[in-house]
Amino acid sequence: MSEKMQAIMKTKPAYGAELVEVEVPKPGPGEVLIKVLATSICGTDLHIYEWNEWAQSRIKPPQIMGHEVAGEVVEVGPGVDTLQEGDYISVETHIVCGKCYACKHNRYHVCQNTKIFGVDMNGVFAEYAIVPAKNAWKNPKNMPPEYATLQEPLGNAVDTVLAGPIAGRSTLITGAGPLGLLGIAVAKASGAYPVIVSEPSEFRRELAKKVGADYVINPFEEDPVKAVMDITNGAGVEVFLEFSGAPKALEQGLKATTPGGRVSLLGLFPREVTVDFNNLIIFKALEVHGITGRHLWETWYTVSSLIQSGKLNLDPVITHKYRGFDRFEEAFELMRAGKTGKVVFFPHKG
Ligand SMILES: NC(=O)C1=CN([C@@H]2O[C@H](COP(=O)(O)OP(=O)(O)OC[C@H]3O[C@@H](n4cnc5c(N)ncnc54)[C@H](O)[C@@H]3O)[C@@H](O)[C@H]2O)C=CC1
Ligand SMILES: CC(=O)[C@H](N)C(=O)O
Ligand SMILES: [Zn+2]
Ligand SMILES: [Zn+2]
Repeated sequence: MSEKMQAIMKTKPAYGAELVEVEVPKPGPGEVLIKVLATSICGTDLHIYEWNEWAQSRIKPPQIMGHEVAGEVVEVGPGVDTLQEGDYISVETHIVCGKCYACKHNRYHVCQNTKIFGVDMNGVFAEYAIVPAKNAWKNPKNMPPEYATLQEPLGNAVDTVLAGPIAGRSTLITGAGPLGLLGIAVAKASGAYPVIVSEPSEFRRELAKKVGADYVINPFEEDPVKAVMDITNGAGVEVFLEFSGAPKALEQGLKATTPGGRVSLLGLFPREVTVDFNNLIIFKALEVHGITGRHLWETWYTVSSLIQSGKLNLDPVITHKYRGFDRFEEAFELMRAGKTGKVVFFPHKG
């Protein structure tokens, strides 16, 4: 007998999504079925919801949205010997080939054939979801689902913040959206000081302070470079972490970084950006990192340990919690308006 479940589905190639009732799927070979305990909205889900150019080129409706998740394995498909019923898991969203040049060099985070869970296939904004077993990450039973679902984006933040030494280092974070806020939490837990955050939204500057930022700056009202120089007695910051994707923030951050400092770039720019390489990077001997995805699986161990240490201040980052999906449109619109940190759904109402 088949069972039904609720799911947020991208039903049409247009703005928005629909709450639909569909059959609970059966896991195929190499797959497990999970009961979704918590699932959170990523900026990528927002792009799919808005149906921007990238989404139009990549998503094939009808498709269940969502990829950040914590869930319990309720059925195991044929050939799966790494998981069993009752396991409590999250999911690495990058499904890598294991065969390409990058994979053969253990650089799975830049696999040339990466498929993305919840982007290139059905995802987890549903009461139950199919997960490829090889991408499951087992959680300790006592980790709250609302934290466990954040591990995937936390992995982006961890790889950005911990791409070089951070303890005791002055740090500038540009952009306090959901990822920048997670970055602040990781930087503070890792001993960065002072953590200076540049963010135009007052709501998000307040969140940044709650997460632990030592100084917050509105870059639309004061010059972040001057503010950083004042705070650091003219030295500039040792570490610049870019989480906004704003070209102006990149320029300001490079100017505010001390010569010989470290720059880690996660934010994605809307277009090509022009940078004065000679004066802002080469003659300053900056160490510059591009950050993408998560190192498999080192980053997951770090994220899990940081959460279990109790040192990550995640509660202020989670601004909205919804039981069930009934109000999903409100959640997406609030996020679009920049009036949220992380938004978490608990699909089962009981
Ligand atoms: N490299 C990767 O693997 C990944 C990159 N990303 C990118 O990371 C970035 C952050 O993601 P979210 O927090 O979800 O995005 P978001 O768009 O919610 O946050 C960006 C924040 O930057 C702020 N901002 C805008 N102009 C600014 C300026 N001039 N100076 C300082 N802050 C400014 C905005 O007010 C906003 O709060 C995005 O660009 C996203 O596309 C996201 C996931 C993975
Ligand atoms: C595409 C995504 O949103 C994903 N979180 C990622 O890390 O690539
Ligand atoms: Zn994502
Ligand atoms: Zn590969």
